[in-house]
Amino acid sequence: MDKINPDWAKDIPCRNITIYGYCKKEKEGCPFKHNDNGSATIINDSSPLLDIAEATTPTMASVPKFNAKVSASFTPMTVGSDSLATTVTTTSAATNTSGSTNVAATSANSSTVTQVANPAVNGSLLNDNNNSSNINISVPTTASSSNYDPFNAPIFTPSSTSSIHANTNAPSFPFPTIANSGGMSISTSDDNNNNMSMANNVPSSLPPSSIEGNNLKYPRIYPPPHSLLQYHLYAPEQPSSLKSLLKPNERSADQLFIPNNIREDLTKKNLSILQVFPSSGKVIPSIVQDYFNLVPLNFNSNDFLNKTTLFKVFSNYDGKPYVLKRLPNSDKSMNPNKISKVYQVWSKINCTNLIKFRDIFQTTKFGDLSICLIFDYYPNSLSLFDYHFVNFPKFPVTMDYLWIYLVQLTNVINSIHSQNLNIGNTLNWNKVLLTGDPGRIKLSHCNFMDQLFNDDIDAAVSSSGSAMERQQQLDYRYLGQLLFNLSINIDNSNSNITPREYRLDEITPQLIDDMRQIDDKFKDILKYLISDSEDLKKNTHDLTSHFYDKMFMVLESSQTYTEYMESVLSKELENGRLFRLINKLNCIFGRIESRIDINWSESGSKFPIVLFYDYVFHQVDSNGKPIMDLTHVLRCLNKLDAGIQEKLMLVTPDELNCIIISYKELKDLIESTFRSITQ
Ligand SMILES: Nc1ncnc2c1ncn2[C@@H]1O[C@H](COP(=O)(O)OP(=O)(O)OP(=O)(O)O)[C@@H](O)[C@H]1O
Repeated sequence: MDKINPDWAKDIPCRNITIYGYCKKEKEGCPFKHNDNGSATIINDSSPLLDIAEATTPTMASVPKFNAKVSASFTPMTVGSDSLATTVTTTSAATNTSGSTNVAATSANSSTVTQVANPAVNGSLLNDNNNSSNINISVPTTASSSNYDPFNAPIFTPSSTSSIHANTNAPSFPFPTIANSGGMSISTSDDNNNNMSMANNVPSSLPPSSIEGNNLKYPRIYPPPHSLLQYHLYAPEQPSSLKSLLKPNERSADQLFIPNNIREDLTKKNLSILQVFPSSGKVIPSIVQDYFNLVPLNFNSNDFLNKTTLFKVFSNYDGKPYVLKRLPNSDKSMNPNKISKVYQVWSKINCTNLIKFRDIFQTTKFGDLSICLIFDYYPNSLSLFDYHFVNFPKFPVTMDYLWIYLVQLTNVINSIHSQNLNIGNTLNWNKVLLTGDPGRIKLSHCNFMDQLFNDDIDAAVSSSGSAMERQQQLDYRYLGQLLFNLSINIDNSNSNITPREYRLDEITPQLIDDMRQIDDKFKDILKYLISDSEDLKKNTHDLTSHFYDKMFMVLESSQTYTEYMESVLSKELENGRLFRLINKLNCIFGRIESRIDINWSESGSKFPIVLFYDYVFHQVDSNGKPIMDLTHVLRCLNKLDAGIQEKLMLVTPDELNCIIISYKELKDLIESTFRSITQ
């Protein structure tokens, strides 16, 4: 110590502080600088940081030594707690000549800042560490907490969804207190205390929760918005003015792939399928029978657990998503035979316009004895009511929609009646779901309840004669009511007026005649459906005779749509294959070990791969300007994958050597190289 010149040392941060956070010799006269007061220090070349050994030998200061412990490249940064952002720049003579290392960080406490400050980097070490290029490490200067919080990190928060985060006082997710939940309890220490909401399923204005006072914070969206796919990041379609500039042989990227709207729609559906609810398992069980990952679909009710609830679930049996409909508080004395009878009868019906019923069981997982019904899941499907009158953008009801719905619902009635069953009052605009284009609908639910809670289930499901017939006749009237309600509210689907739902007994032939927005033929059908005359026995044969010509229209539109989708599908057909091929190429190309492998040199056997890679991806024009030609890439890769005999000439960049090789030979070469590295 006595060798140290105090004048020289007083400006140099003490190494003990850097390494241990304190200096035990500070009070005993350690001459180095101790009082940084937490502020970051900007140190330049003139104040090299030395290790103890060097510090004791001032003459060695001119020979700075690289020390991994204090090097910016090796030292993990601790982001300062509340101080303002300060920049620490590290530059050394060596880095000035062969590159530079810049670390921009938020202010850290003195111990962390000083240890990253100014590592003296020896030129030879720099090369040894492959640090000859520029390295910039920047930590967002706005971060003020040592724990990175992805939910609040502005860099990841898309502006379109930031409002979800913005209101920290927004009411949290309204689950009720569960007094009678049979052992279930809501813990205030739920693992997620970030404001989140279910992306697709929760209406924007939720009623205030009765348990808000308990500071319960349920996730309001999952996955969190910053991890949602940002659809706007995809290239929009080119404007037609630019498209017209294309030469006849040229295509824009959007012409080669699936149209944006279909891709976006399918991606959103996938997102809904994969959505999970980060439940602690206390309110919503994590596993129910063979089903797991329960995500509530309709939880805009305060009395969530005492009402019929719908969940999206995954089956442990086949891994597919399903909908679990829970009927709470079922009768403990309910005969299991009754449940299995309902299943046997209803699961037999296969109709494209009826959501398939898959399973039924009883469970106590919700704290009561619930009956659970399992149906196929159709992501992002909306009820007709929501589709035409609630959701934005609203799709106005048109005559085409009315005809297409009539045809499809007649199909459901036909399938169900042919099994000697009836639908019941679930044939309404809330239970008919629109699952896709063009106007594809499915009835989500039939009157299972009546049969489950009916004492004489056998009689109910197999009643022949008048009882079932009456019920079936009523189904036609429910169909008439549904179509009447849609027709009479045609104008409301263009405005903000809440549509009025008419009861069966309110619908009169006069009201039907008064509607100006629908054609006469449709009015006749409505009158036929609504009529409750004892003499008129309705059946599907009779009904369809009123609109058989419209069935051709539906068939036409459905076939046209199928053909269009097939053509879209064929555009994407090669993607998987090409992706695998590009993966293979990238796995073998550019590996570090190949740089010293003689086989990859100009005279080596693998050299054609290097040239082919450049030929496919790194084309340049006669002036050396890079050319991006996607069709060239696709054509070459397709030929390579097919392994055709066509030959191509691969030229070295200096144009002194060329190789003539066929795609077949290239394919074999790539295959064997890939196999050799995967073995
Ligand atoms: N099989 C399904 N696939 C996808 N989504 C569905 C399915 N069934 C229902 N949904 C969605 O859930 C919403 C609510 O459905 P539904 O009206 O049947 O439930 P509910 O409100 O519990 O009914 P209720 O209490 O009247 O029996 C529907 O509008 C639809 O968006």
